[in-house]
Amino acid sequence: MRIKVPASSANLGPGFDSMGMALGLYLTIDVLEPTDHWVVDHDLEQIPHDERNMVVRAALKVKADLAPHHIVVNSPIPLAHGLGSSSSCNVGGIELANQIAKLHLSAEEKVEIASQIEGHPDNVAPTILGGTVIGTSLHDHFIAVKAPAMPYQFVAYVPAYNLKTSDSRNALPNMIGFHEATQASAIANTLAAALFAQDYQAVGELMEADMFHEPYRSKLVPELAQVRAIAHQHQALATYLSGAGPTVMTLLPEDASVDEFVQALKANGLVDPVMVLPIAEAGVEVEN
Ligand SMILES: Nc1ncnc2c1ncn2[C@@H]1O[C@H](COP(=O)(O)OP(=O)(O)O)[C@@H](O)[C@H]1O
Ligand SMILES: N[C@@H](CCOP(=O)(O)O)C(=O)O
Repeated sequence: MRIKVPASSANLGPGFDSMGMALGLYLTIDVLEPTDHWVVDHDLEQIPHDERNMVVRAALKVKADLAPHHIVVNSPIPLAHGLGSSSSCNVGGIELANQIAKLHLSAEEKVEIASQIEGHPDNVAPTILGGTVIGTSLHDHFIAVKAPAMPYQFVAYVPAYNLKTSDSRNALPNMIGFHEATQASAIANTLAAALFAQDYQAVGELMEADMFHEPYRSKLVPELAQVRAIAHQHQALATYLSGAGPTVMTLLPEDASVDEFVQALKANGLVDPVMVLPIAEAGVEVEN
């Protein structure tokens, strides 16, 4: 059995902790024979190969007495880069428990569990449901709504350094003023409305107007302002900080030249890898 889990890009600017997209970059878990103890084969440095591995830890949170197996985990999702690598592990682990123990969890149940593990739903909801998802936890359950897919090329500029989500969240204030909060919330609400109305002129302006997290994280990720300025000269709809960073995501029109954009980045000293990532319309899947 193989479990296939998409990466994700969260926040979409003002949609802090509530908006996210599943991306066509996949972690896979191949489930092999039952064993006396958990064996996790992978090619990552400084990542555990036993029950301490994040995939297994998530599975054991679902079912503490889950029968150990030999599994092989492969993932091109860069760790601590704002593309939901931890979410792919947690969702993969939940599905692993679901399949081995035949729990028949619903998608909503998986989102509830994953949101509790992650602490925020904006990566795990699209990773489970697929597509572009806006949602929140309310009264101990999760409300999710899928938005229309945005007809753009999603171009990720992936700085070489790591930025753990926990460190990036530590840069955020504990409180913001009432007026600031209502303005930030109004921007996010209007972005959601524009996404459903497919009013992409409004989407572009609002996506770059976050007040919740980007103003505090921009000092950690100077590439955000640099890429955004260059993107504006290349027909981009918007540029935002993917998740907690450092990946910077730019939406280019479908007929725009990614190569010209990349060359412009390089000409300005931004020479780290670039990935063009399609939206994954399906979330976590199981192939037998
Ligand atoms: N393929 C993987 N296998 C095991 N653990 C992983 C894997 N990918 C990510 N992780 C765990 O998730 C952590 C990164 O999570 P986080 O800081 O939230 O960054 P991200 O933005 O990538 O989600 C890694 O330090 C590691 O502990
Ligand atoms: N809303 C979260 C999203 C974290 O995404 P990740 O891909 O960096 O794990 C945040 O902004 O902290």
